Amino acid sequence: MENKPQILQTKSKNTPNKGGKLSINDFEIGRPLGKGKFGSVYLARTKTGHFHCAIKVLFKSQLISGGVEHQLEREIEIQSHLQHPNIIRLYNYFWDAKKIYLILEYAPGGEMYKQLTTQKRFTEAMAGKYMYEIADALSYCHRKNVIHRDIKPENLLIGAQGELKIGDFGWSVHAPSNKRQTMCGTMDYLPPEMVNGNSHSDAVDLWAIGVLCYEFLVGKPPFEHENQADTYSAIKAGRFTYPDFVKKGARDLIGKLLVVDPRRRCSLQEVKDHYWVTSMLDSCRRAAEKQKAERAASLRDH
Ligand SMILES: Nc1ncnc2c1ncn2[C@@H]1O[C@H](COP(=O)(O)OP(=O)(O)OP(=O)(O)O)[C@@H](O)[C@H]1O
Repeated sequence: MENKPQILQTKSKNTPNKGGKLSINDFEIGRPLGKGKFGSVYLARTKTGHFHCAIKVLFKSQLISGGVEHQLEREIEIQSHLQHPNIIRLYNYFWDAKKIYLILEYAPGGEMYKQLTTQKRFTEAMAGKYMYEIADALSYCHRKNVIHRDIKPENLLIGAQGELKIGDFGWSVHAPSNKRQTMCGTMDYLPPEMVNGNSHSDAVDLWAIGVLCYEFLVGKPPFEHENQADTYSAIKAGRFTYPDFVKKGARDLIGKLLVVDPRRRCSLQEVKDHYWVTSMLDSCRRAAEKQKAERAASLRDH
């Protein structure tokens, strides 16, 4: 891990408690960043090197009473082995008698969900760029046989350059057999095969990013209904409509992801190569270059 202080290095055998080297005393704790079900997250920096990170503090008693110790163990095991620009790094972890501390990459842009709520919906250019980033991150995960299974705006953060970061691996699994039958995830993002209780594969993440793309552009998910039964039947039939303002290119991509038969969904590589995604990515890049040039010009003029 270039540029990062020794203290944040993730060893392949990550057992900091045994070495007794890392503790909360190695960090200066800053403002709270947010609160989850099982603890809180704080901005922090290392005392040596002043490296910024986020510390998630989880209470063992709450994890045990919530019955999620194994889920956390799996989340740590999976996330500590993932290194991708669109996935929050888990640098290290340690614990004391009462608490578990996760040392995470800090995402200065905060929660994707909040951004979406504030802006109501994203521009086509932003949505297309985010689609490229999430497809790239998920194809990295799938190559490592990790299925995320819970992609939704609440589990995404925004990095320093405005890039999407997957921030939560609570429901992810290693998929050596490529088929699992657990029912998990949020209802609006559940694929038909999980609603039907069938086995599922990494194609569940393809369905989820189809739902995500729709929500980015429209401001609400495609299968949202007053009651659960209507949502389920719409998901099973793959039945949804678009508001008029959703353009052809985006409809084409969403239509290739929200396909009831998981084997017929387009691949993550096809998402990255899709004509709408590449043209939106281009327009984001051009806008960023223009902004950079304007900033440079205004500095020159002063
Ligand atoms: N790496 C990070 N960088 C910046 N902010 C973060 C980071 N991780 C978490 N946060 C903030 O802290 C909040 C709480 O995070 P946490 O992961 O504990 O809970 P959650 O996933 O939002 O909720 P739950 O516990 O219900 O799953 C997040 O909503 C986010 O605002």
